Amino acid sequence: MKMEEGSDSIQVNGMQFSYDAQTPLFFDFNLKISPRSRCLLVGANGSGKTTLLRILAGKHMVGGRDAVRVLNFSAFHDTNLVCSGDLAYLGESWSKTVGSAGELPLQGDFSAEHMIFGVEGVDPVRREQLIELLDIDLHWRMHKVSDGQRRRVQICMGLLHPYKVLLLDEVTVDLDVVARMDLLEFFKQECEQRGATIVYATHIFDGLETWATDLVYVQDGLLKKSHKLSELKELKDNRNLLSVVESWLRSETKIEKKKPLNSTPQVKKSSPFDNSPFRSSRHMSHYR
Ligand SMILES: Nc1ncnc2c1ncn2[C@@H]1O[C@H](COP(=O)(O)OP(=O)(O)OP(=O)(O)O)[C@@H](O)[C@H]1O
Repeated sequence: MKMEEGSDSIQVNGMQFSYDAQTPLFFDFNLKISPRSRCLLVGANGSGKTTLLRILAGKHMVGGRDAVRVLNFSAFHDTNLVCSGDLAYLGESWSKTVGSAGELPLQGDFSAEHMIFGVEGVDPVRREQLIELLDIDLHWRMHKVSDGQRRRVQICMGLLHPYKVLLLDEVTVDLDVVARMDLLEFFKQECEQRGATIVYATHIFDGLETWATDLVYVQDGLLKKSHKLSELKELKDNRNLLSVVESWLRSETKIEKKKPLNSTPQVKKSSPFDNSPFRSSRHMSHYR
């Protein structure tokens, strides 16, 4: 099905996902992100940001073809989304040493040129633009470069195809300030000029007040807030993004601290999870 004019780039409808049979991370999760958005995805460590991005990238199967739709295709089932380059995901970094847990092994003594020019079907003008933007030396030997230099090559390769939706899982963490700011500016232009949509999970808020258009906050797999940045009351009161997000996360911690260690979660009579096979203490704790 083709995307209709004006429809959301990302639509998540009643999505459920769990890593194991007992504890759902997401239950009845809903989210809409419109075209041209630069959406920040924030939340505490372990709140579900990476998992959500991986689900949107079609890397985890969730039930039903309509549960997670990107550009009006099923993120998991319609493999053409990724193959066509319309959907790009930049997450895990490469490892210098082969086979470290959770990282993509980088095998062989390859140059940056070999890696970048190995990607097929690329517009050479875009490739040159990215090499320049990321200040990549094509002679770099990939097993000898620094973390930030390796990350630049990875980002370059991930952006070679002009995506329509880009999912970023804190990819700027290894970059120096200049590289990070230049890359953010490039992403902004991609949204404004080409109508791309970006979802960016991060803990670093420097320079993002004016960059982002939308803010999504998740806590323990629950969508706690989803706002246009321009409509966020706390920012209108002249507070910066860092202090706003910090206060949200600190209030999570306070609620957690108030819980007696041996308390049993109570569920309200009207809880939608009362009859759910996915009922769990994780979600029950939000219904006190
Ligand atoms: N492969 C896995 N198997 C089982 N549980 C997992 C797996 N990956 C993540 N989890 C759990 O899922 C929850 C969400 O993890 P996730 O990595 O999505 O959080 P996050 O918000 O990205 O955290 P961070 O800010 O630390 O990167 C955590 O409780 C985590 O322990």
